[in-house]
Amino acid sequence: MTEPVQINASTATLARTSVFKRILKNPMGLFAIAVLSIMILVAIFAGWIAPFGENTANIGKTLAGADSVNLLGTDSAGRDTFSRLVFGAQTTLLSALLCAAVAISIGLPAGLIAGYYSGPFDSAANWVVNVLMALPGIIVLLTIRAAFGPSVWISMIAFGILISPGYFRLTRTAVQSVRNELYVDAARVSGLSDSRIITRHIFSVVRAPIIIQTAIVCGVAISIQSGLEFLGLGDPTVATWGVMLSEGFKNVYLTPTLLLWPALAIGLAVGSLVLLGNAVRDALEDREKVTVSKRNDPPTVALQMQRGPRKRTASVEVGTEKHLVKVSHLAIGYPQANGTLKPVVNDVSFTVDRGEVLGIVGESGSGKSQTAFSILGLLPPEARIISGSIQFDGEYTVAPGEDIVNQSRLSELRGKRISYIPQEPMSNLDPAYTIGSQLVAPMVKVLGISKAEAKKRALKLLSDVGIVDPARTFGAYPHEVSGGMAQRVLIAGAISCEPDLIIADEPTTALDVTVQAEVLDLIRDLQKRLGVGVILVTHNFGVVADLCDRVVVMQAGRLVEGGEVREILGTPQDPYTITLLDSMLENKTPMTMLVSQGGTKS
Ligand SMILES: Nc1ncnc2c1ncn2[C@@H]1O[C@H](COP(=O)(O)OP(=O)(O)OP(=O)(O)O)[C@@H](O)[C@H]1O
Repeated sequence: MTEPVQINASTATLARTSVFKRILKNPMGLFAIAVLSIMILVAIFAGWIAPFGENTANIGKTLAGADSVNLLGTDSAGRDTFSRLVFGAQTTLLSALLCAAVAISIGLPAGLIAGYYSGPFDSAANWVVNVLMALPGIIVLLTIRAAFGPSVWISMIAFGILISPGYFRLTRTAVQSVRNELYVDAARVSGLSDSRIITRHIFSVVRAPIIIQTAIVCGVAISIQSGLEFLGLGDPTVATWGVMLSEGFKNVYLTPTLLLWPALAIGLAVGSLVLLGNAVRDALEDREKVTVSKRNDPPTVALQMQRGPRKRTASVEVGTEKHLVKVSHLAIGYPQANGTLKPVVNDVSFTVDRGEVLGIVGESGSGKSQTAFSILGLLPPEARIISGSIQFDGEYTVAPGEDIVNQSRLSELRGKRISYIPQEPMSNLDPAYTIGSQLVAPMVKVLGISKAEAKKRALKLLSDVGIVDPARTFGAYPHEVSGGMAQRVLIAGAISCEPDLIIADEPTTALDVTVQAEVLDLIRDLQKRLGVGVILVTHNFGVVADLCDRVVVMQAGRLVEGGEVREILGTPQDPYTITLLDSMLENKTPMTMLVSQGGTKS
């Protein structure tokens, strides 16, 4: 039995409506786009639109009123106000864009790296940002003007540097809020490189705030630039709206319209940019969490595949090659405030072979997940390997003496030879992309197949894991399917790479009881069919009895017992194993009667 697809029609329609259309439906957005489009067109075609050059003077006709030759009159040097306004649009808008481009090109990458990696780069970047923010902007701009002359371009580059901390902080905060999301971990498990995770999964989160911020920044840049020029600090030979404003102010009593036109242009440009920023924000909020449904380069999640010959490096320990995974005397710890390491896994050893299911069982906090994550290389950065080693197919991923997992070795294995079925299926799918695109993109990238072929394979995989209507699920977003279905999707992704090892961390815990049995059946069937090794992390001996060949029992970070499941279930030796087994309800007499003699519930 599979779960029905829960498609919310209104949300699905909403998802397909592009952000741009939603902005156009908003009167504020429509007004802003119309005004800015006209200004941009005017700026692009300034040479054709303006009847005179920006500095063409007619000294016989100064401070003249509007007529058929000079549509908006002339200034004190006899230059055509309309022509200067048109050329002013070019310089003013371009310099605002230059300012935003400088700020983005500094703040965005720095914020992405600092937010994603933290550590020394984050500390250093924060220090620089604090210094930049402490600088008095106007004084810096005045100093730069004094040093380099009244160039609008240099002023805007300097202003871009000064406001780059805004982009840095915005990006860093957004990245930090998603960097520990399970779907980012899942992408890591799938073998994606950091740069790809950042560009696909992380950047999509900051893209919208960056667009909004850029609209506002362009408005602020125009205001600052005009303000400086109004104070007479601009280049009088370059027609900008600020220079025109300054000129108009000097002659405000003689020709007030000289002040009016540039002021109107500045007001309209700044106002439209702010309105555009608000309209984009509203459009994105309305669209809820769903972003564009069609992408040329769709994303990836936990689902990676690889075909072709696998790279095998020389075995490093004689006699271990037959084991798919060998964990030897592994101890993991976390640094404490007093400088010591608190061990959370201690002297753990086990092996897993191809075609074998090993259960790691224990109560919450016993170290099961830490052990599994050390094999996947997904321990938090602060975790330290205190001792021991881990080998995969005879190759060390944690060599004796190393205190962290070797990520470069694991990145070649994750998503290709080792796959992962997580505990919370929903959190492991990126809500911004359809299930289909999350299955197809990795196949295209790793298998080198066409999109059409990848789609065919994805539909087959979805059908293999028991999804009744693969085509519908393929086009659905994660929020449109049930938890059980999402888990099937992740299992489809995990087996799609034809891995040698699947690590399943409490794969049924987040699921409805009726769905749990189906998912366990599915894992068992697939494991038998594909002959892969499975490490199943669970706190439930029932699941172990159902699925596993061998089991290791963990308590407080240590292995207390291990062996064939039948043996352990039949003759448990350790008191902790006996307690765990006693906690299983199956085939047990309830300690208290659930139904009283009289037939009423107690
Ligand atoms: N980032 C961390 N910093 C410090 N201690 C941690 C960290 N992550 C986990 N631990 C500790 O490691 C121990 C083992 O955690 P682990 O997640 O492996 O337990 P578990 O057996 O998988 O439990 P559960 O079933 O609840 O996930 C716990 O005591 C936990 O507090």
